[in-house]
Formats: sequence, structure tokens, C-alpha cells
Amino acid sequence: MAGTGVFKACLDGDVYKYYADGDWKMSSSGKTVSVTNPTTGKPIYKVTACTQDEINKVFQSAKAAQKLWAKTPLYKRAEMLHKVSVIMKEHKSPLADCLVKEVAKPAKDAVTEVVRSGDLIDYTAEEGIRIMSEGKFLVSDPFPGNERNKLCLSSKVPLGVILAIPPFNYPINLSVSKIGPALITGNSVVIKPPTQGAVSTIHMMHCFHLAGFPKGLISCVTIKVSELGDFLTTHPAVNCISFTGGCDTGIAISKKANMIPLQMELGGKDTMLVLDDADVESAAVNIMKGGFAFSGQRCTAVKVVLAMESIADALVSKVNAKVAKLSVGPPENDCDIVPVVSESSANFIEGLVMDAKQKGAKLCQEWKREGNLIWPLLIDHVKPDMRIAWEEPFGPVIPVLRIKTAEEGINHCNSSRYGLQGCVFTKDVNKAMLVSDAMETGTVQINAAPARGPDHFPFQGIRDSGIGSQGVTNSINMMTKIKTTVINLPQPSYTMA
Ligand SMILES: NC(=O)C1=CN([C@@H]2O[C@H](COP(=O)(O)OP(=O)(O)OC[C@H]3O[C@@H](n4cnc5c(N)ncnc54)[C@H](OP(=O)(O)O)[C@@H]3O)[C@@H](O)[C@H]2O)C=CC1
Ligand SMILES: O=C(O)[C@H](O)COP(=O)(O)O
Repeated sequence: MAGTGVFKACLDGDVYKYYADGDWKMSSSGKTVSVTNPTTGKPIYKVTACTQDEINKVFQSAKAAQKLWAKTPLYKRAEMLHKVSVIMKEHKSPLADCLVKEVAKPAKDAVTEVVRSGDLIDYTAEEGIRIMSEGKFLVSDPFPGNERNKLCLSSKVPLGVILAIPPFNYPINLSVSKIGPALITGNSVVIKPPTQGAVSTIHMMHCFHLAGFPKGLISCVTIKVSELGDFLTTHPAVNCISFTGGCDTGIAISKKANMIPLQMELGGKDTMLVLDDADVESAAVNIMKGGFAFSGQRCTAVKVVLAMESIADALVSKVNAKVAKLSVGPPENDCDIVPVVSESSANFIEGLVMDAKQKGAKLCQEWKREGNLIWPLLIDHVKPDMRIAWEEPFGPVIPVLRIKTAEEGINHCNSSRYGLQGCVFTKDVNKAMLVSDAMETGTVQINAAPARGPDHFPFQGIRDSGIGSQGVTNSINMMTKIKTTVINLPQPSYTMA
């Protein structure tokens, strides 16, 4: 149960506290932010709403703690991260319980998210050891006009204070994917949890607390973004922002940010291109897994299917048969389809479906919604003038457009504002490579649905889908900069064997 056992420390009455200077604290604002249970539509948790002054203090501590942490031996940093992984896995039940209650993640998937996050931390600690232990040694004489009298040593150094902002759909995994790389490279971290997912993030944070990190090194501030979002993201103490969330939010933050490195993982309209020689059964299985898992609330969910006319009927009928078998209901029962995160999200999805229906698309299943629970829906014969051909539903609704040629599909994919992932189904590896090269997305999967994992793979979007690249290795590199020291010898010296 959330807020019990060791996690009692995060709670004051019925309000979850913020984390600063190694301690859980109530904000002096006296205000709270409410978290709603997507399944019941009722408030379930409250988190304290921090003030500007409290945020200033958090950044002050983060700056001071970072200087000492950067001088902590790398093997010790790695040891502490491994400790967090053990603690997190030990407490997977209460953490998963929060995910079920505040983002309606199916119970089994919630446990998987916690375990995956522990594994991610372990991998990050190991990868960080390797990356941070290596530098570069250059000599001056290869460059015209130079003798060998300058020796250049370069190494990777931390950026300073990393501001981490994760989204609601993976509040634990997409938090540790930022915190792990930040800490192993010697940075400090201030995390701002998503409102839906705040209590999961707080529980995750407490696992770092229990591991015994130095005071001030990691902090967790809960705020009303409408009041303090800009204050936080434009704060002069922030040396890097690692953000995952919607395009509009991410782009707005990027435009206002100071001159600092930005890691922006934003929305997607992940395209599945099914060619006429595809294994149609496999494509159908991947539409189910890729499109309906967590009710389509994944940036990598299949969000538009572009099917060649010759196989479209077979594909649609196979998917329809599988949709009929999906269970729909509360996350506690581990249903395949669970309520979407909020009423406004459900309204938005309904708007996309009604627009498509009015413009002549065929709803393969009856439109059905109860509160935030939307029954899975395949929409066939979608045309480019329909909003759902282009917009990201973030719900259990998948549009199918019928295409005559692969080029038509590639053009559709490349005309989107999004460029996160795409996938192509074909038995011809040569065709697959040509399509992959032509698809302007951060990743193209061949014969499988889009996915971020395994977590050490590079993960990036182009166009409005993001800046920079995630994945353990890339995040580690991104959260460092190069520092060089040049030894100037009084006379040229050439090394002999
Ligand atoms: N490419 C990727 O890796 C991924 C992308 N996504 C994308 O995220 C979206 C869904 O997530 P969702 O949480 O709804 O996204 P949002 O953009 O609404 O929110 C993301 C985070 O930003 C915070 N936030 C919102 N406004 C501000 C602000 N002005 N200043 C600072 N922080 C702010 C939110 O806080 P609060 O909750 O308090 O509003 C939340 O923590 C989808 O578009 C999805 O595609 C999701 C996962 C992975
Ligand atoms: O938030 C998301 O949607 C994730 O980045 C997708 O991760 P997954 O592909 O591993 O589900």
C-alpha cells in the first residue's frame, strides 16, 4: 500500500511532502495539488505545492551538493545506484500500487515498470563506469605547422544541476532514465514529477533516500505548473533540462530555456507501414501489442496503420477478431484496456473519433465510453482530411489508411509534424532497408511494433518529436561536457617504444 511502512516518511496526514536537503517536508504554502484516480474519477492523493522560495533553496543545495558529489569516486557512485535498484525491487509492490491508482497502469505492467527501472539503474551504473573512466589523448604534431610539444587530455565532466521532468505514463521508469545518468556522471538532480504519477515518483524518490545519497544531491519538488512551471524551467541554477512529455509543452519549454543543453523526448504519431508481401498475422499481432498496450498511452504506440490495399481487408479482419477478445476494465483486474489518464484526455480522443466518423471513416467496433474508460476501436478507411490521420490520440483508438504504394505511405509518415518511430512489415529485407532509409523518424523497426526498450538502445525523435537522444549510453554522454587540459612542453618530445 502507498504511504505505508518505510514510505510513511513521505506523508503528513493525507498530504505527500516534497524532498529537499535529504528530508521530506511540507511546503509553507499550505496549498496542495490534487491527484485523481483515472478509474474512479475521484481525488486519490494530495501533494504539497512548493513555493518559489522553497525551489530557490532546493537549487542552492543542489549546486553545493553537486560539487562534492563530482569528487566522489566513480565506483562509490555506482555502488549507491546499485543499492537503489535493490531497494526499489524490494519495494516493488507499494510502488506498483501507486501506478495502478494514479495512472491506471494494469497491475502486472506496473510491477514490470518498477523492475525494469531497477534494471535500468544497474545498467546505467555499469555503463557509466565504463564511459566516465575513458578519456582522450591527442598530440599536436598531426596538425600542419605543429611539432609534438602539446599533449591534450580530455575527459567527461558533469554539467551541474539537471532538471528532470517526466510524463505521467512512465513516472518511475522515465524518472530513473534521467536520474541514473545524471548521478553516475556526477551531476545533482531536481525532479518535478507529473501531477498524475506524482506519488509514484515520490515513492521512487524515497528509494534513493533510503540508499543514503548526500543531502541536497537529489530533490523532488511538486508544484502547480500553471503557477511555477516557467520559474522552474528558466531558473538560472539549471544546467540541463531532461524532459519527456507532449510536443506543445516541450517546445514551449525549449523556447524559453536558458542557453543550456536540452533533452526533449516528445510526442509521436508512430506509423506502421504494412506492405503487400507482409506476414499479415504478425502485423496484426503487433498492432494489438503496439497499439493497445496501456490503452495506447505510450509515445511509441502504433498510432496510424498504413496498409497496402491488397492486404488491408485481411489485416483489418484479423485485428478485429483480436480486438473482440480484449478485456476492458479497471487496472486492478489487469485488464488489457484500462481507463485513460483524465477526462480531458478521453474528451480529446472522442473528438478525434467523431471527426473521423462524420467525415466517412468506418468504425469497426461500436464507439463506447464510460467515464475515462474507452473501448478499443479500429477505424478503417481513414482519409488524410481527418484529424486522426495526423494527431496523437494517446488512447485505445487506431486509424487505418489504405495506400496504393509504399511511397504513398512514406510520404504520409514524412509529412507528419512527428518523427519518433516508424515500422515496416515486409518479408523482403531489401525493401525494408529502402523504406527504413526513406522514413524520416528517429527509429524504424523492421517487422515489429515501435518500442523504446531495451532501455540502452538509442531513442530519439526528429522534427517536433524531440531534440537529442535518450537511451542509457546517450543520456550519460548528454549529461556531460568535455574538459581538456593541454600540457605545453618546453620542447618537442616524440615517444619511443
Ligand atoms: N518521446 C518520448 O519519450 C515520450 C513522449 N511522451 C509524450 O508525452 C505526452 C503525454 O504525457 P503528459 O504527461 O500528458 O505530457 P505533458 O506535456 O502534459 O506533461 C509532461 C510533464 O511536463 C510537466 N509540465 C507541463 N507543463 C509544464 C510547464 N509549463 N513547465 C514545466 N513542466 C510542465 C507536466 O507536469 P503536470 O503533470 O503537473 O502538468 C509533466 O510532468 C504524449 O504526447 C506522449 O507522446 C510520453 C512518454 C515518452
Ligand atoms: O513513454 C513512453 O511512451 C515510452 O517511452 C515508451 O516506452 P516503451 O516503448 O518501452 O513502452
